[in-house]
Amino acid sequence: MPLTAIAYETPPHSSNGPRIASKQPIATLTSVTKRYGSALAGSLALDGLTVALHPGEIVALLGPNGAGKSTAIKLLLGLIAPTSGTTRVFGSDPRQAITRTRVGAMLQVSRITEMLKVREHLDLFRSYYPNPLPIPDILRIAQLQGIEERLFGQLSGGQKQRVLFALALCGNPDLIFLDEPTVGMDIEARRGLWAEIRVLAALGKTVLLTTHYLEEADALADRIIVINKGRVICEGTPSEIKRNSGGRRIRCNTSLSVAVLQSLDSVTNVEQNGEATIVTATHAENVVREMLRRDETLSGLEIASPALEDAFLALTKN
Ligand SMILES: Nc1ncnc2c1ncn2[C@@H]1O[C@H](COP(=O)(O)OP(=O)(O)OP(=O)(O)O)[C@@H](O)[C@H]1O
Repeated sequence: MPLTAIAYETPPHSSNGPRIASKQPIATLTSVTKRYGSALAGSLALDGLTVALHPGEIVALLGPNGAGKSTAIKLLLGLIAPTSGTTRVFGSDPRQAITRTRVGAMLQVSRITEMLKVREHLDLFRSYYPNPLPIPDILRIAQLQGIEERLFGQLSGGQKQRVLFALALCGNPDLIFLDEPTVGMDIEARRGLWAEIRVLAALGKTVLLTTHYLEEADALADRIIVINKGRVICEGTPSEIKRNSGGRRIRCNTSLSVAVLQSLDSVTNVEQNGEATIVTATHAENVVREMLRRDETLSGLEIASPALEDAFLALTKN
């Protein structure tokens, strides 16, 4: 169900509660299982998923198609109930209206009427919330200045995405879910929205985003949670994820033989590329130290982390 439908059908009624101390998670899924359909024939979308979101952090939920990302967001939005396990948002069950005043969402399928002006959509959404964000703030954060009097239907794809982003901000939420927020945007527009998302985090908001653009997770997220088949595969900062999933690449010119390099602790691969030797290792520093000790002529040393894309493929290949 699109966010717009949530907002139109069940406008929230209660006022914002006190902010929760910063070390406490503000949203959690604990050992959550979600099965669609019957126990025998249905599909298991989440299989004991545990996730916690803390104030002010940007978390990227990554996973291949069908991993369970949208299901996790729908559970946190209270749109569906878990089959087992617990979901909590601001200390309450997210299916209770009380949490909705503090939550905003931009979902993949959002249908809003093309016949209203941008400003009219913003006014409508703001009217659902007790403490909405002032219009100038919304226009500034979502970079909508100058197009607020245009009909939604007359906007470009990227501008429509920014309006949907703006609608997710209308209630001045503390927790924002962005499901594939930059899909269909060109790289310049995408970078613009990244900057806007960073502004939200700087204001102390928590952002959970899903994305298929790994560059986006790398550029934006404080923490990445990789899920596959409804389970957490790996969790950490972008650089931790890259480091832990196959190691770093050491490139150099060395007289050491491939056989010697392969025998070193933590080396997972050795390749010869013209004059250069490329060694992949999970503990690159130890390997470099050992190589320098054994080869005084070693030169042209470079150490690189794998791209997040390589790490992601390695993590989710099974
Ligand atoms: N309403 C539904 N009824 C039945 N099965 C569903 C339903 N929604 C999702 N599923 C199944 O649950 C699993 C997880 O789906 P989900 O949409 O959460 O994955 P996702 O990681 O968001 O995928 P994508 O990246 O393709 O959007 C998939 O196998 C999917 O087919």
